[in-house]
Amino acid sequence: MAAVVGVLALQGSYNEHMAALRRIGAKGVEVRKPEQLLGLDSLIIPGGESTTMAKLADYHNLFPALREFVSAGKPVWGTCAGLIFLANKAVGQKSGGQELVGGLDCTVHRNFFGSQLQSFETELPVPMLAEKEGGSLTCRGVFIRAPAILEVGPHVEVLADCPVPTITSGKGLEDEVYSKDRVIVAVRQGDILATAFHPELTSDSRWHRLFLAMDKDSQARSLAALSLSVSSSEPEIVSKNKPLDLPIFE
Ligand SMILES: NC(=O)CC[C@H](N)C(=O)O
Repeated sequence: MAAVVGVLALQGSYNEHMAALRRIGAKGVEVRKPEQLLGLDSLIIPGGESTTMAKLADYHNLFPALREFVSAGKPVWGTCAGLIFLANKAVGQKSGGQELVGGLDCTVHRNFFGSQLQSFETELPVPMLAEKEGGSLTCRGVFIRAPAILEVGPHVEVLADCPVPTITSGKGLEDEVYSKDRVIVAVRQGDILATAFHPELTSDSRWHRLFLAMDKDSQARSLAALSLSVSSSEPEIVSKNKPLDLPIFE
């Protein structure tokens, strides 16, 4: 039986996450209303524009259900704006701030790497991803007006960091923030995964596979807690040669 993953579909790159899930034989379900979270075991919060996404989430009364989902310990992966959503604290916000879902013990800077024009791609060393999912020791990091994580709590595992580009480095606003050489761009805290970049825009499926493995582990734990036997069904892996259904960077 294929895994079913919820994808918050208010705004941003949710179609790309749905396509990335299809490429590895998992089923994505678009989530726009609180009741659509019921019965789901895991959720991806995509990148986009976090203020707009927060306004839409508020309009649909999604915040309480999203917080409940996270605090129930169900696997949640935030990419870019999704990472901002999951952070306990965000800086660099528009005046008045914005509502966050929270749960991830970190401070995130919303537009750390600058404006849309300072978007960039880089090869990121990701030893944990290579260890768990095989393949290259690096992954392609697509950073689009990207946030960065400035501080993490003691239970947060840092999965990737990245040098601060010189264009950002030393740039005024919050001196102690920009004086760092490197910033954190991928973390895991228990069943929460967060990346400041966009794996769904690349052909590297390892982040989505890692998230599915988290989902599977969490379901196995729930079943074990209920003293039920766990089925060994694996999600069907679709051939790598399958034509891609949305444009991505190869
Ligand atoms: N690509 C992205 O998701 C960018 C997020 C953006 N920095 C924000 O504040 O929402």
